Amino acid sequence: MEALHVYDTTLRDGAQQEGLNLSVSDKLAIAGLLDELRVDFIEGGWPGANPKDTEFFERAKHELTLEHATLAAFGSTRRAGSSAAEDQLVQALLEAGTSVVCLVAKSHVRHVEEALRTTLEENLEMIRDTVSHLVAQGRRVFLDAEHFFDGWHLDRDYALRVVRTAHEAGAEVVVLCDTNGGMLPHQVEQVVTDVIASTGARVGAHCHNDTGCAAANSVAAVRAGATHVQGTVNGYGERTGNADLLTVAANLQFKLGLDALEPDAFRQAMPIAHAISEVTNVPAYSRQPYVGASAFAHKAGLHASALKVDPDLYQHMDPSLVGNGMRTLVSDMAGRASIELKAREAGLDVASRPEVVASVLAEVKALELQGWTFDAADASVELMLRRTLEPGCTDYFEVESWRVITEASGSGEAISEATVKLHADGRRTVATGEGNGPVNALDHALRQAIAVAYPEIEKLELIDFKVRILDASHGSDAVTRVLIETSDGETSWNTIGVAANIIEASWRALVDGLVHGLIRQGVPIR
Ligand SMILES: CC(=O)SCCNC(=O)CCNC(=O)[C@H](O)C(C)(C)COP(=O)(O)OP(=O)(O)OC[C@H]1O[C@@H](n2cnc3c(N)ncnc32)[C@H](O)[C@@H]1OP(=O)(O)O
Ligand SMILES: CC(=O)C(=O)O
Repeated sequence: MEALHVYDTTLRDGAQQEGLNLSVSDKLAIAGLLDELRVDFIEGGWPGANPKDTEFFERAKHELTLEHATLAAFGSTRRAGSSAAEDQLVQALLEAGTSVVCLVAKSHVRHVEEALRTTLEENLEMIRDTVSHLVAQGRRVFLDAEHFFDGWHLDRDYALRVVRTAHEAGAEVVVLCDTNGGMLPHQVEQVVTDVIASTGARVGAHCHNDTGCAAANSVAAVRAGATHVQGTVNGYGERTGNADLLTVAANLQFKLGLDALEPDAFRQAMPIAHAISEVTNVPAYSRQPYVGASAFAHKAGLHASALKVDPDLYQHMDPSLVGNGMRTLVSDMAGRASIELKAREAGLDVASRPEVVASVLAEVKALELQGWTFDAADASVELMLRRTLEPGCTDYFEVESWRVITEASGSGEAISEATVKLHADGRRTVATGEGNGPVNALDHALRQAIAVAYPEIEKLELIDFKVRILDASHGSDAVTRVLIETSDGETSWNTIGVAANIIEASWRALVDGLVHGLIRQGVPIR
């Protein structure tokens, strides 16, 4: 059997996602990350279709050094009624200078007659001419047979003639595309099996996720004999996206025992998927299989009690194999085991302190009833554990008072000013801070006041602030929940505050965020 091809189309089909826009530099950065994943092929875009993709291939010649992957250029068969040698877009594919070209071609009779507005024979001639022209110029050619599964159901003979034509003209792989994404796994399996038996061509699969089955369809194709799978990192793509390449590769590797990616590369899967979402500016999806932040996070107390004995009992695999990790979430669904696991994650020993576990558990459950949500605020749980284990161990400073006022000018522009008075390291400090809102002003004032005794605070930064009104039916009397994310430039953590007053809720979350940052840095209480 041929070695499986893992073919990434993040830079071409992934970039067809609504709201996703990549600069040439972004594309080069993502190509480097894909190479670290050790995918076999990286489809860079469609040279000649737009200046950006043309420039990408030009810059790639000088700026992109791939250790493992092969760069591929994507384009279509020549226009009807011309010749491949004269077609400007086919010429642009050659000028891109890649060793691999992936051509898209029609394989569905209605698409040939109504979209391409040409004859079935001319479409086959376009495929034959374009593939053989590129092969004659020394290119390895893959052919994406668009709408193949729908086309096979409408006119099987014609769909198979497309595969044979491409194969005989020299295409190395004919990729069967579920372009409209409407297939289910058993249909993909049936069609792939038939194509391989009827044509002898090497077959690949390119699946879209419109039925939510793109990854399952890709796996079904491989089980039926496909030896080339296409997809995008994080499942980016037109409409509901493409097959998520890491889900597909991990399923093939860990569930079917096939060689998809190298084990060391798999161990980078989660950080690389997240690094790519930083470049695309599309937030990472926490429930993404294998690489999502929640993929191995456990909330229920019963799960935690079994996980404490053996993580295998509630996990389908070892998360470290894909660069992920197990996490315990503490909430009102927690039991003693959840608190014990959380303590273990924080490096705290509660084994001989059942009263601490019971007290934290009771406090979490009581506060959750009032609207606190600790599964989104790990750092607040850790502080609660520390305070219960060793009262006073988080008392870096003692707050005397704080206040904040917001003043609007005649033009309506509002500015806030906060004053914080606190005691630390034997000194009383009064600090003021301004901000474009009350929380921003409080953050500035608090930080200044703490910095007198703890200059280490300068490193910390508030990076996200989320507010939720908990019982909207109470109107302005409602309880407010504030979640704050604080960062030290390398990692980040979440803290929570709940109060009737939005500023008070924010203050609690802010203070805990900064105290947790000092603890993480190992700063002693002065
Ligand atoms: C299923 C997929 O996702 S395939 C990838 C699709 N990606 C894209 O379309 C993004 C890049 N596309 C583009 O920049 C432009 O559409 C271009 C440059 C390719 C073409 O632009 P234009 O020349 O203005 O044509 P337009 O986009 O309006 O129509 C596409 C033309 O290609 C023809 N065409 C479509 N598929 C094929 C094919 N497989 N082989 C040859 N011609 C094709 C269409 O019949 C149409 O021809 P027409 O101009 O004679 O009507
Ligand atoms: C080629 C391609 O992107 C598709 O058919 O979906």
